[in-house]
Amino acid sequence: MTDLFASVDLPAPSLNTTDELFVVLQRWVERGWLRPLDVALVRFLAEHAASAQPLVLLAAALTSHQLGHGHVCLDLAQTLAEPDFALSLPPEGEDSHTVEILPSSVMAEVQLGPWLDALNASSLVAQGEHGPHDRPLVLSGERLYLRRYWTYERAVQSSLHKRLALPVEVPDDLPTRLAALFPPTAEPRIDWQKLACALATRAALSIITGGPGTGKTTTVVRLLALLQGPRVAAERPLRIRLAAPTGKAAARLTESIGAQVQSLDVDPAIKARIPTEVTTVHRLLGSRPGTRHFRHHRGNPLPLDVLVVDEASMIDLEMMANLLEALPPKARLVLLGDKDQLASVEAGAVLGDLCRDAEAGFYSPATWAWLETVNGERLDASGLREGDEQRHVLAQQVVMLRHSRRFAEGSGIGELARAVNEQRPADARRALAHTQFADITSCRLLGEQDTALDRLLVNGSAQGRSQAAGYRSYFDTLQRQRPPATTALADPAWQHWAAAVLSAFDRFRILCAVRKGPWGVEAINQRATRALQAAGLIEGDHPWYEGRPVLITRNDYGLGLMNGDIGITLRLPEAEHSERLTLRVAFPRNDGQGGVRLVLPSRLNDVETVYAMTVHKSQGSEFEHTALILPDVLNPVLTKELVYTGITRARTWFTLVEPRVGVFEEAVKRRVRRLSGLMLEGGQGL
Ligand SMILES: Nc1ncnc2c1ncn2[C@@H]1O[C@H](COP(=O)(O)OP(=O)(O)OP(=O)(O)O)[C@@H](O)[C@H]1O
Repeated sequence: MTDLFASVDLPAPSLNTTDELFVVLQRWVERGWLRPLDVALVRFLAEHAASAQPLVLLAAALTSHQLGHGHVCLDLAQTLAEPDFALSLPPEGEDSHTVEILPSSVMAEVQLGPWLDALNASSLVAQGEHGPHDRPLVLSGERLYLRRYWTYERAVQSSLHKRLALPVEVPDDLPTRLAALFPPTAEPRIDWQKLACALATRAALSIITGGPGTGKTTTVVRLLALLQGPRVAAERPLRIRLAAPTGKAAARLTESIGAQVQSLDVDPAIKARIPTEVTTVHRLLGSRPGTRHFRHHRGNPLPLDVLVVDEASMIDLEMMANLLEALPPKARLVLLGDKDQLASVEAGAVLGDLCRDAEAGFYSPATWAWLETVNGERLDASGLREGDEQRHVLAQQVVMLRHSRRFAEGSGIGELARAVNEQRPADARRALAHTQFADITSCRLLGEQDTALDRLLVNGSAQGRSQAAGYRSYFDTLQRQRPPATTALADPAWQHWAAAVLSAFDRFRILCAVRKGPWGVEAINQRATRALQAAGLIEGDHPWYEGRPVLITRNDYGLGLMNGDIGITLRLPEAEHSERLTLRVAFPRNDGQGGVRLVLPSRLNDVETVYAMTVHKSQGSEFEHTALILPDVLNPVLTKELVYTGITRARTWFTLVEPRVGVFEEAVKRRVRRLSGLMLEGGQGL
């Protein structure tokens, strides 16, 4: 990339004319900060409104830029208050002093009032609900949207309102049914799961949020049994579907829901009517390759009565709008997820927005009394705050589960995750240093050449072999469990072996905060490859080799592989009854049965090696041992949500890899603030 900003003699940027604005925008594109798409949009707008002021076009460019960072709108006041921070600058892998024309200098003279006046006067901008409805930009208060996202946000908000107002059947004997499904425990604390289940019965929309292992799946299985009971008795069983945003998340839920339904103590006829198969949201809606449209929509709604969506934090605004549109008006929707995790890569943090009041509860006196009656327990000691039915409409249908069974007392991962989530960096550091917690550790690196990182990648620990797995572990499975070369290709032994290698690969993963720079995904992938070559686990230096793990980076509808799918390259018989072996990539079918499909490497177009992956991409997955490597300089992506999401991907062991001390603490102090108007419109919330 040409280093246009390296020159200190650049003229001071000015925005007097559209041409001058385009010079600045073009520089930002060359710098990799604005996307070419952002500038193309602005050019398009400028062509259609020749008199458009540079300030209006700049706002459009920044709004489009914000979408690339997950924000559905541009908050003008916040942008002016802190331009570089609000716009997530500098870009990944760059120091702020290397970028000379930052928005802070371009916008130094811009003031909110004139900016709003220019937007309000522009023929490109509509005023919120008042329209005109054919303008490409929409101004709502001090938030500017591209029309498409404004429309999604309105559609989601209005659909949620309607669903909340919909009367639903609540069994008369709800307290008895609840008591049977949630028997009293010896523990004196509030049974949040029972509370969540109760609330979910009384409206067509409910949201259950909670950290890992807090019982979201357990609760929803009991809820489904509760809803299905009277319907099975009346021989009108509910049509229930389960979905998750990614294949991996769907496979994980399929596994855990299957076990939960098995252990459910209810009539087998009811059990038989609780599905255990989980599909992806895309598949459920019927994605149509190459378009944004789905087979199911308002005119062809999904044939179901209850839809449960897990890992809802990964659902972006557009997908939520599509999902709600395809739901039959009377169907129940139950969203499950961890509101504290990073939001989707795409624009919108829908679950986070909908769970704004989840900690406090804000249950109205009516909800409070209803819950006490049906649950048979007082909520005085719950720590919940009382709310107002009008101001907190949605809050009446949201429950936060607060007690993790996975990370119980004494778990270092649990302690660390809590401290990070509550932004207590000193406590997080103490937990990492505490020898009492054998499941968490910090690995400090002394520069880029420190071989401790290579040992960690290969063996799972910088100190030598440890119980915590490194990448050696799946190479061991690959070599030890390989069927004899004479085994016929049709023999299930090959499938079992491939499934075992895929599962062993999930024993360890290194997660990066960024893609670029020495501590980003790209460099760490190369580093892992070299370390595994040096350890004799990878043969030769061909791009395709046995054991190479690959990530699909773009949906391939022809092959049925989705962005985010991971496969491992294995050597298998070339053809039936052939003893010649050839490389194929094994991908899990995510069918809950351990099925595997094999694809020739030459058929894969958009793939990359995936020893390391970003925390974003790791959402919906869990690994026995997770190592999180932070970069050595602060960057806008480093926030407590990112660190929390990284830590909670670990089931048994967690290692924090720190090239520079202090970055972890700074990251924990910062929060993601995804901008949106969901729940805010009209100042009344939902
Ligand atoms: N009320 C309960 N009584 C006994 N065991 C429970 C209860 N609730 C949850 N568990 C156990 O705790 C573990 C985690 O529960 P569950 O899988 O429902 O949590 P989750 O929030 O869905 O987790 P994840 O974040 O992994 O999706 C499971 O082994 C489950 O059997």
